[in-house]
Amino acid sequence: MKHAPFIAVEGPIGAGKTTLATMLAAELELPVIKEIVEENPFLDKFYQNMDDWSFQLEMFFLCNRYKQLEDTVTEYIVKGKPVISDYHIYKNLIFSERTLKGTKRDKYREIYHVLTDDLPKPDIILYIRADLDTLLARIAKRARPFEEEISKAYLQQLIEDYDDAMAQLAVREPSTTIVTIDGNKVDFVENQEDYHTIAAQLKELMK
Ligand SMILES: Nc1ncnc2c1ncn2[C@@H]1O[C@H](COP(=O)(O)OP(=O)(O)O)[C@@H](O)[C@H]1O
Ligand SMILES: Nc1nc2c(ncn2[C@H]2C[C@H](O)[C@@H](COP(=O)(O)O)O2)c(=O)[nH]1
Repeated sequence: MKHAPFIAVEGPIGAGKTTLATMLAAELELPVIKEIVEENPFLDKFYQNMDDWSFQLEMFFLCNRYKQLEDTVTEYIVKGKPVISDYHIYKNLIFSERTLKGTKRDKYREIYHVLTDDLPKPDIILYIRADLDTLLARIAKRARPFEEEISKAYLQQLIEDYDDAMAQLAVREPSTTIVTIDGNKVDFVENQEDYHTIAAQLKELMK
């Protein structure tokens, strides 16, 4: 790779993004950017009533991620330093296209593009796919009270939305390398060999 890579770990809720990004950052001595979850004042309300709270929630995520991405650019990317993030800013659109409707969706889409179109996109995406049962088990393991409200239908829809989004990104951003990890079979937490295979693949891509 000609320049220091900007790496993102992606996948639906509970796939293991933060876990994998943290493990890789520790091993490769990379700064890690993690999304703001616990401090989000709208998540709890959103899971109780999606129609009422989706716009506030999506805007909160967008503003936070925009700020983090701006900081990532100035602190790392323009200085030629590699960095790993536990999300891709495109995640905003994956969720908002599902949770928003009508004019709010149109307005949000426009704001998203105004804010993000000129910002750097990741060079490498590690995309963790996992099926509904795996995600439900991991969400339960994480035990965030507000996530008890997540419906199976919503989660299943997000799994499909993620697959579609990654396929679209592969076409629209051909300079981005997408590595798909089968999160049902590959267990980078319990199985050292699985983890080392992913780490070795990433090191190779970073050369
Ligand atoms: N491969 C795995 N095997 C077992 N548990 C996992 C695995 N990946 C993640 N976990 C656990 O599942 C939960 C969700 O992982 P997390 O990294 O927070 O997911 P995400 O950031 O994608 O939402 C955490 O409790 C984490 O320890
Ligand atoms: N509606 C949205 N929800 C989002 C978004 N980003 C994250 N989330 C939710 C999903 C989880 O409950 C929690 C943490 O996300 P992880 O993917 O790290 O598990 O926040 C979003 O953009 N819109």
